[in-house]
Amino acid sequence: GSVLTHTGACARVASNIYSKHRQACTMANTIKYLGQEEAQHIDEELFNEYSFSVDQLMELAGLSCATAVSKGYPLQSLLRSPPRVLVICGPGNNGGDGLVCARHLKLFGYEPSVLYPKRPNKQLFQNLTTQCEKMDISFLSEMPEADVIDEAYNLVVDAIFGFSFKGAVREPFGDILSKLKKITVPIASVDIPSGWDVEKGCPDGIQPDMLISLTAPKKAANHFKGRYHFLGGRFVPPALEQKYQLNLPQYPGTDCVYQLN
Ligand SMILES: [K+]
Repeated sequence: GSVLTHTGACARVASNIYSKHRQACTMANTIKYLGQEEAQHIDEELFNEYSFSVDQLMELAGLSCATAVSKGYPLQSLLRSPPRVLVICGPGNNGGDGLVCARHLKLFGYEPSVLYPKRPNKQLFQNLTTQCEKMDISFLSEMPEADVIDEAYNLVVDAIFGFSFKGAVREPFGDILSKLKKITVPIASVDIPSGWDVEKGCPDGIQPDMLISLTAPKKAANHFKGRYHFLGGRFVPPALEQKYQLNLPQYPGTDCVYQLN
């Protein structure tokens, strides 16, 4: 009995020291903000070296986004009833995160509608779309005008472009982003505010109220001026975190998001 108790105490002391050490490290070395290429390398490594599938990480990323939204904009705080949310999905994996986010928002009691104008011809995205449809999430046929969005929705989830965005915005996303610049309801951006340069940001671009950085923030996050910055995508193996010296903060308990500010 006493041996076991002693072992338990040692383990507690050790874990205490470890967590103090971690806190100190996190404070001393601040969280790393990634460049575009580095973000893409980590992404490739997660799939090729660590054998994750896109579906797996997308599910965790999208769940993080829905969780962050529910923390920043709790159901009971919303000004418009029913609790409608517009989720705008782009043509790549950022859009896939948006579809997963919409599904979880529905499970959390929100009423998401999805705008998904450019759908890739891949099984993964078709599956995510079917999952949403089967949960009575409506798909809009066109982008509503800014005043309609302000009247009908509580917020917009921007899942248009992530860390692979490059160059001048191509249609129909130019029109969509120019409408998003006019709305007054908050925008929650998944990984990168869409239309922003992944490293340099975009002073005259959309100005989201929330940013959910996935895996680790990208350099553009230095220019984020909104109220809520969350870190999500709690799936980074420690060896990968160390290799890229990400200095990720310790997520609280079992939470899938960490509030950076
Ligand atoms: K985005």
